[in-house]
Amino acid sequence: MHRDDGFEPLEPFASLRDVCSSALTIAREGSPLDNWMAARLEGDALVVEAVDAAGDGAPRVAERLPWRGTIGHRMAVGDCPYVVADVGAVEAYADRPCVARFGMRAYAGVPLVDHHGRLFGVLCGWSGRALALDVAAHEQRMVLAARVLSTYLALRARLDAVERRAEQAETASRTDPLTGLANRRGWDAAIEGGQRKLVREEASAAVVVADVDGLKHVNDNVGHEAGDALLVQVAQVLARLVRPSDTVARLGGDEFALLLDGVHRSQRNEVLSRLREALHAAGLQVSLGIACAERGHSLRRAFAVADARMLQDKAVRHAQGEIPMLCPMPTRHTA
Ligand SMILES: Nc1nc2c(ncn2[C@@H]2O[C@H](COP(=O)(O)OP(=O)(O)OP(=O)(O)O)[C@@H](O)[C@H]2O)c(=O)[nH]1
Repeated sequence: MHRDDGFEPLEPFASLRDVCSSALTIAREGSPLDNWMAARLEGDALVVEAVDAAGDGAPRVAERLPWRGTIGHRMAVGDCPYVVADVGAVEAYADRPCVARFGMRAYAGVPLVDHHGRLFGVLCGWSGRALALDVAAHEQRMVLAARVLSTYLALRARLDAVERRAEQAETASRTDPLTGLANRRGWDAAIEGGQRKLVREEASAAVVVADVDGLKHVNDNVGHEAGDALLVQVAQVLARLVRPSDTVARLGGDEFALLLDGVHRSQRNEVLSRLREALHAAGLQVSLGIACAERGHSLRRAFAVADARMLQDKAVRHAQGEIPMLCPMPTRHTA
């Protein structure tokens, strides 16, 4: 956005590569060294993140250099100088493969350390000629550039952790802890998403309401744990029957609901039979109701109709004496 006073809003760094490039700019300011690189450690490799180099033979961005063959390795693990006029004159550096490969003579480097004090990478500059470098000025700029990088890393790590925690809390707030299915809040979000899809596309969807029969009977006669196990079993059977784009939720107590994407009115009975058979095969007694919605219809209305049909189904089963006599009756364990 352009501003009249001439100040543009500051753009934050978009990536590690971005901040590495800026760190190089700080480090090379006023330096006669004409090749600069920032790289991060990944296992045994030093992965190049940013390069500002005069010569053709310089490392390329994303290139993986063998960490143990670099001056940076010696600098980071040994007590070796950050700034040297000629690496050929420093025993610890002279035999490093990178010296020959990149034709290094004058060198200035600094280890990069993350906010936990762990070695993270290296920022360095070099020249093909030996040079009398201003050691203090180089060290000052290199350390400043390294601090910019580690501050970015610290903030990034903290932000990542905050975002991860927020995501976990969001997922938890939409999940039923007993069954791992969506809870009422997750269901409401699914219905809203499904409604938008119905409006947007020539789509249809079905809502199924499922209510376990005789859960109170199981709780009272076999125990609450058996009741919980029954709910988990129902959840597993229902979840097994749907596609990844569908939603299965436990709305509370013994009531479940399914949002089935792309199911048309003509498929309603077939879907319901499939559910009934699977639940019956697992020895589970559940009352079911189904309703469909197409473009222009309300999914909430379909939900209400499915709920009313489930209650009808339950009333019929009660009237026929099927509940709770046919519900699964696990035997109580006496230790
Ligand atoms: N074990 C267990 N029971 C629960 C849970 N949530 C609710 N309940 C109990 O489930 C029972 C549900 O009772 P009802 O709504 O009468 O349902 P029902 O016993 O299945 O009777 P019908 O639906 O008429 O067949 C109540 O006693 C609740 O306390 C839960 O998470 N675990």
